[in-house]
Amino acid sequence: MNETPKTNDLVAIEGVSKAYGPLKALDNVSLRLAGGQIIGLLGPNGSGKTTLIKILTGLLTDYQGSVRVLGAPVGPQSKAAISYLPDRNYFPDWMRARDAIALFRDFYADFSDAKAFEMLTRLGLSADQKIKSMSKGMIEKFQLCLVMSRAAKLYVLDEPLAGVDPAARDFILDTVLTNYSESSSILISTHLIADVERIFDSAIFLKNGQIVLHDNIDAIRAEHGKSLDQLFREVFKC
Ligand SMILES: Nc1ncnc2c1ncn2[C@@H]1O[C@H](COP(=O)(O)OP(=O)(O)OP(=O)(O)O)[C@@H](O)[C@H]1O
Repeated sequence: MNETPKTNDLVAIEGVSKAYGPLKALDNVSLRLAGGQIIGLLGPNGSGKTTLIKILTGLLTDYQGSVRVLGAPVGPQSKAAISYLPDRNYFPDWMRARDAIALFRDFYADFSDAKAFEMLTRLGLSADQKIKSMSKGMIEKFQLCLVMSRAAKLYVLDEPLAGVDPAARDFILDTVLTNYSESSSILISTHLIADVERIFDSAIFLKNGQIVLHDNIDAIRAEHGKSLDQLFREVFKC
């Protein structure tokens, strides 16, 4: 894990630890992510996935270790390069879908409102609906429209499908795949491994704040002779 940083690494995380009081949420994590990859960030509840994502996206700043995105520390430059889907809704009550789209257009230079409206239509959502009146799954779909309408270098999706019905999941994954450039990367944290593993190029298993596996999907399947979902159930059996 202590390789020399490569200049083409999209993300280089070195010896990152984060404690909440006596609890080590992340314990000396080192990790490199290349461009052009869809990476599954997997682990049981409380294993540190959201903590790692918050550090990468600049929401958590009090940690040990070093994080670089495109060679620079986390800051305005990395925030401009990362399009982040948080695991909760952050819109004020009065906002309609089109207001949020206008906000994103003003805020992010790489945002395409044409793309957002097109995706909204594809996902059966109305631009005039108040976000507050949307169901949980509808809000997730809408947030995904916003996040995938940026031309970012890295998309970080924290539990993007948790509230979406199983029939819509494939459709949404296809929407994700058709709306990102192949030179970008997507880091997806999810518990719905069986539904999502078909799009992963590589996977990371986090256990008690440590990385216990990080490999290419084909290598994992070849070495273990099972699907990622099966392997996860075995490694994290309660
Ligand atoms: N603000 C906080 N204060 C104290 N402890 C926290 C805080 N946020 C997270 N933790 C703890 O850190 C550990 C890792 O939490 P984290 O949210 O990163 O896990 P996770 O892998 O995303 O879990 P889940 O799959 O349930 O979303 C957990 O033990 C959690 O209780």
